Amino acid sequence: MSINLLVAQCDPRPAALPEADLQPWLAKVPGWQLVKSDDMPPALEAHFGFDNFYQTMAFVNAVADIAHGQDHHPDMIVSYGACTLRLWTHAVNALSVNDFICAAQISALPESGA
Ligand SMILES: C[C@H](O)[C@H](O)[C@H]1CNC2=NC(N)=NC(=O)C2=N1
Repeated sequence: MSINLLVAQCDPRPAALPEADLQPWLAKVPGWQLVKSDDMPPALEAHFGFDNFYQTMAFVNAVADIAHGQDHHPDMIVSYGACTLRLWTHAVNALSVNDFICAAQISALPESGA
């Protein structure tokens, strides 16, 4: 739990985090929420707003860079001035530390507008 999410590398063999253990991890990624629905595994979701499509796409491309480097890829919904991201760990059909690593690194992007 003393991991520095901003410099961590995703584990290629991730373990599912038990749902009962998620709260301290969620506290480390402000702006990201736990979302659950019947037809989806639990996921981390965040919404980012921008002034225009150029800024939105600059963010999307910066996210793609992180996803490529981490081999961990969010679902993205992209519109003119906004992007919603959803992360979970497909391999375990749950959240793992990898999702929190990517969430923290995405939020820290200069392109995130934060
Ligand atoms: C084989 C490859 O490493 C896996 O499919 C990676 C790719 N990207 C991924 N992205 C996400 N979000 N979760 C995963 O479990 C995942 N697994």
